[in-house]
Amino acid sequence: MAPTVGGGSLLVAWQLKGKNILIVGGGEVASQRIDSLLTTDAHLVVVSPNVGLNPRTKQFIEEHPDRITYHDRSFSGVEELDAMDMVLTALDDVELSRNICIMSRNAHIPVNAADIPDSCDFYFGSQIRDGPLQIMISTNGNGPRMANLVKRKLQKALSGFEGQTITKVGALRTQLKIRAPGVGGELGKRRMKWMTNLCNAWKEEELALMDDTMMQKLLDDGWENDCVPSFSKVGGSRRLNISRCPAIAPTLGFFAGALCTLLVVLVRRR
Ligand SMILES: C[C@@]1(CC(=O)O)c2cc3[nH]c(cc4nc(cc5[nH]c(cc(n2)[C@H]1CCC(=O)O)[C@@](C)(CC(=O)O)[C@@H]5CCC(=O)O)C(CC(=O)O)=C4CCC(=O)O)c(CCC(=O)O)c3CC(=O)O
Ligand SMILES: NC(=O)C1=CN([C@@H]2O[C@H](COP(=O)(O)OP(=O)(O)OC[C@H]3O[C@@H](n4cnc5c(N)ncnc54)[C@H](O)[C@@H]3O)[C@@H](O)[C@H]2O)C=CC1
Repeated sequence: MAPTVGGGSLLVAWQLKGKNILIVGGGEVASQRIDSLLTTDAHLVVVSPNVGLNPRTKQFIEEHPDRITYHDRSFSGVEELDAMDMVLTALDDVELSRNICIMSRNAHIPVNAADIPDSCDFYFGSQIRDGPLQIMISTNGNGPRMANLVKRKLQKALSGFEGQTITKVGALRTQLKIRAPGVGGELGKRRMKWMTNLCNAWKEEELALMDDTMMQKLLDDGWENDCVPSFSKVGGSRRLNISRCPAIAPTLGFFAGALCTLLVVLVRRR
C-alpha cells in the first residue's frame, strides 16, 4: 500500500511510572486495562460499584492493594479527576462516558473511552510482550479484532529469544555507558557505532547467551580496540541454556511436534 500522510496516530511507549490513572468501570474491558497498566508501575484508582466487578478486576484489586486504590461506588463527579494524569472509562453508560471525556478534556487530562473512539485522545492496541520487548498492533480504530489476528501472525514469526537478547544488550549498553560516560559528541557517535556493529554482527542467540564475563571481555578487547570480537573469541559457547518467552515458545513447540509427527508418518509410509 502507498504510504499515507496524515490520518494516523503517534506510536509511543508512554512512561507512566508513579503517575495516577483513574479507571471508571470495573467490567471486562476495565480488567484488560488494569492488566495492561500494572506493567507500567502507575498507581491505579478504580471507581465502580462492587456488584458490577468482573472476576479478574476483583482479583487484581485483591492481589495488588498497594498498586490499586478501589472505591466501591458510582462515579461521583469532576472532583474524582483531581491529581489524575490519565482517565479511562470502561462503562456500560455511554452518556456518563461522554461526560467524563468532556471533564477530562477541560482539565487537560488525556482520556480514553472504551465505547466512544471519537472522544479518545489515544487508543489501546493488541500487544506482544517479552521482557523489555513491547510490540503494539493498532488498526487506528478500524478493526480491533483484526489487530488481535495480526498479533497472532507476528507471534509465530518471533523466535521467543528476543526478550532475553534485548535484556542482555541493555545490560551491556549500561556497562558501556559507565565505562565511556557522557552524552553526545564524538564519544557518543563511537558508542552508537560500536553497539550497532555488535548487534549486526552477532546472532540473536549469541547476544542472548552473553554473561558478565563475556561482557567484560567484549568491552576490554572489543570496545577498547574499536573492534567487534566474535562470540567464541570472548568465550561464548552455544551449550549454555537460553530461555524462550513462554507466550511464544508453545507455538514453536507445536511446530516442532508437528514436524516430528510428519517425519514419523513419512518414514512409516516407506
Ligand atoms: C478504538 C478502540 C478504543 C480503545 O479501546 O482504546 C476500541 C473500540 C472498540 N472496540 C470494540 C469492540 C471490540 N474490541 C475488541 C478487542 C480489542 N479492542 C482493542 C482496542 C480498541 N477498541 C481501540 C482501537 C484499536 C484498534 O483499532 O487497533 C484491543 C486491540 C486492545 C484493548 O482493548 O486492550 C482489543 C484486542 C486485544 C487483543 O485481544 O489482543 C474486540 C475483539 C475481542 O474482544 O476479541 C471487539 C469486538 C470485535 C470488533 O469490533 O472488532 C468496540 C465495540 C464495537 C461495537 O459496538 O460494534 C469499540 C467501540 C467502537 O468501535 O465504537
Ligand atoms: N474498547 C474495547 O476494546 C471494547 C469496548 N467495548 C465497550 O466498552 C464498554 C464496557 O464494556 P464491558 O467492560 O464489557 O462492560 P461491563 O458491563 O462488563 O462493565 C461495565 C462496568 O461499568 C460499571 N459502571 C456502570 N455505571 C457506573 C458508574 N456510574 N460509575 C462507575 N462504574 C459504573 C459497572 O459496574 C461495570 O463494572 C461497553 O460500552 C462496550 O461497548 C466492548 C468491547 C471491547
